[in-house]
Amino acid sequence: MRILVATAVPAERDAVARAFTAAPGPDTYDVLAAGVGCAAAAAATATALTTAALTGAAYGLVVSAGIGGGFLPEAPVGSLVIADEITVVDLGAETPEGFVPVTELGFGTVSHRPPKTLVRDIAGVTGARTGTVLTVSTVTGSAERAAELRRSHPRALAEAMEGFGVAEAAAAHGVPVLELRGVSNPVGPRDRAAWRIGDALAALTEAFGKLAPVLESWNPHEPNEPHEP
Ligand SMILES: O=C(O)c1cccc(C(=O)CC[C@H]2O[C@@H](n3cnc4c(=O)[nH]cnc43)[C@H](O)[C@@H]2O)c1
Repeated sequence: MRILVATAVPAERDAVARAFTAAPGPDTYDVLAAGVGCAAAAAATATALTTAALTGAAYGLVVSAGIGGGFLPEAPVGSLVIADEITVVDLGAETPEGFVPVTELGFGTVSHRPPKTLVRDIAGVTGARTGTVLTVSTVTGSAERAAELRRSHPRALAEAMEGFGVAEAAAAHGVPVLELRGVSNPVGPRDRAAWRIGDALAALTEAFGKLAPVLESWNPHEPNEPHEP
């Protein structure tokens, strides 16, 4: 199977690629530094998927991967999170009654669900925590915003800036999607100097190094079971 991994920046791309030089498997990976943010991620992922399809070498799986913020205490710095739901947080309208997602306005989608059995099996081999990964346009920088996000998304374990864009591109091509994040910082008051990017990238490399047997035994045609609410 051909697998497309979309990261934001070259350091994340290289961390993922290191796993395949250490432990090559039967699958073929293309790892892309697609840019920071949902729009860049969607554009680059869609371009790669279209190019591959047109050249008769379509991808069977897309993975959004990189570092991310973790909600404490469930996702501490250095831990790994796999999304069973990829949710964009601010696609909607502000109303007198509060934020209303586009889906309640009759448009589009705000969440994508990765294949349930694949998520379960990857969590099993990597030790990743499983939950919602939020896609934000603005990195959370206060305890108040972190608490607000947890109130509106109680299953959220992490936030990052690209997952939903990658998932939208994958969905447009009918290709399943995953999101894997190495946690570099807690979601909360901004302290950029304290981000542990090296630890998060190392968690990512280690995780990708363990994926081969799980992906080999995964049946991509298996219907996706509904997740628990
Ligand atoms: O400076 C570096 O060496 C470096 C290496 C790898 C990645 C970076 C980034 O700054 C990537 C930005 C990327 O990180 C995600 N991210 C990380 N923490 C958060 C967060 O708390 N909230 C939202 N996003 C986060 C995000 O996906 C960005 O694309 C630097």
